[in-house]
Amino acid sequence: MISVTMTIAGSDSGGGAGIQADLKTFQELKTFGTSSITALTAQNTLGVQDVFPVEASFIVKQINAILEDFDVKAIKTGMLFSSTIIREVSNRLKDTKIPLIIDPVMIAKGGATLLQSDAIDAMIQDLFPIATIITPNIPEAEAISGIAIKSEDDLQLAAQKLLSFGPQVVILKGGHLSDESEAIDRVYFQDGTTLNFTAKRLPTKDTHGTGCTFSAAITAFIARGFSIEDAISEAKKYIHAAISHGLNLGHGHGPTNHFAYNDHVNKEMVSNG
Ligand SMILES: Nc1ncnc2c1ncn2[C@@H]1O[C@H](COP(=O)(O)OP(=O)(O)OP(=O)(O)O)[C@@H](O)[C@H]1O
Ligand SMILES: Cc1ncc(COP(=O)(O)O)c(N)n1
Repeated sequence: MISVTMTIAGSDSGGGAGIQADLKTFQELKTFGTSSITALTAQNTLGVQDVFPVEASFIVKQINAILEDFDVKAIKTGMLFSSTIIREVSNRLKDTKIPLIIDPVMIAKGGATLLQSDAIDAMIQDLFPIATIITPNIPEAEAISGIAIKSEDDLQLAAQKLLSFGPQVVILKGGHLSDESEAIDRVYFQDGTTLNFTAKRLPTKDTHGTGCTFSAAITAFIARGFSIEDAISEAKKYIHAAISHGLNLGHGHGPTNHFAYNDHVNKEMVSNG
């Protein structure tokens, strides 16, 4: 039977990030995607024009509607916007035993605020302790850990600080520290294990929604029963293919190509049904 996935995130009217990127990823990865929308954004590849948050109680109503009806196998969160939303969402999810992937979205590529600055504490106190995986990029890891990351040692320190907030796994994405020619994601587990997932850094401006897509792909693979390590490895292939086969849409930071994984990487999955 098909696995059900859920995203709790903001809508991107331009279709490249947020809920839209998550649902496209869930679909391409053969899961049944559901969603609780936390905010509407008027947005395109050039930036975010405005944000209209949904009332926290209505976000929880959407989550209830999904959880009361479906056997959800994995959940991800994206743009959560405020401390009130984070608290209500955490409170609703804390007693479910469903794997939870947190993409701590803070600032859009164009610079717009997607998380109010006073909401970081709520994330640390309420959401991280119940998280299976958190997926900060370097600026997000710096803001959350309070550690400026300028070296490999700083990365380790920041990762340890983030692990101390309670998630089972921390993925520090990207990182421009060692070699500009590579996009390295560093993965830290509570037992001290660390893994690096490395891919060639692709020279493109069209990376709108890459973080959303990567975390949604991890969520889909976990929903389908992959181990955490295999889910990350396969999600890295999904996002790399999506960036490499860009669609050249819009006039700013364009979206990535969700068809690319099945068209170019995973031919067996398509031909085997
Ligand atoms: N130019 C690139 N070439 C190859 N891989 C990339 C490139 N940019 C990002 N990635 C990969 O995409 C994934 C998402 O990372 P990224 O750092 O873009 O997240 P993010 O900054 O949180 O994204 P977003 O701003 O969309 O939330 C990671 O696996 C990262 O290594
Ligand atoms: C609704 C929403 N969620 C997340 C992002 C982050 O994506 P990016 O950093 O690529 O702009 C976004 N722009 N909009």
